[in-house]
Amino acid sequence: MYTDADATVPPLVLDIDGTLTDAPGRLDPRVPVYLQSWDAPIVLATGKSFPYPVALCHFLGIEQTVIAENGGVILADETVSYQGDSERAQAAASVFEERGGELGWGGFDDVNKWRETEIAVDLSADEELLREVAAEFDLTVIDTGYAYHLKTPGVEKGDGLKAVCETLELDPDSFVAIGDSENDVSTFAVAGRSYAVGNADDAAQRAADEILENSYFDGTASVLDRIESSETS
Ligand SMILES: O=C(O)COP(=O)(O)O
Ligand SMILES: [Mg+2]
Repeated sequence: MYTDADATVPPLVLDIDGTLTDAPGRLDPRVPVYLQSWDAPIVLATGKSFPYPVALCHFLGIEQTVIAENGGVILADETVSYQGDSERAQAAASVFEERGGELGWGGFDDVNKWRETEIAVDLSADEELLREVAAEFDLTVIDTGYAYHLKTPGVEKGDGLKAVCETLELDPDSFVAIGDSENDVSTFAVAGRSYAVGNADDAAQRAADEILENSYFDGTASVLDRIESSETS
């Protein structure tokens, strides 16, 4: 198993949308090059449902260590765990729709089809109505810049990172975190060092140790380049 003593570069906890992608959410073509050669554990921590980051790890050929659904689903060392009240989120989503709200994903809702602990709603939705219904169900709404997530309060990526670290016997403080939005604030609080890419929202910018000049993967790559050059210099 990887131990800190072997470290040449730090472990990474990386958000996906807005951090490894461009604005519309397309994976940056440099991601395989950077991640496949990174010589330390990588945790993908995303608001996407579980199959997306698992598939991304699979196709990158890296270890499947994943925090999905904003901390709702965690995979580390081949063990999956779940947090959050999915039935309550489902019930709230139904009420939201009954009152005229729309999830907004079209005929084939691949955003929620495999979602197990929360519900995601398109940013075109009626935010006021969504927040009103969420409050009635004691749920919270977070805005990642890619979707609204109707979720159980207190289920966050940062706790997912703590759980992953316990399973893998890693020190959260050894991690470098990179992200772009409100749902990365908890990760930034747990990791030893945190970076908000240039496109990050206000919450992520406030929470990060450093705001990067460059946006999207240009920002992420700038941190990885900097770490690698300081390790080799
Ligand atoms: O699914 C979203 O809404 C955002 O995903 P992310 O956490 O990877 O940025
Ligand atoms: Mg993001």
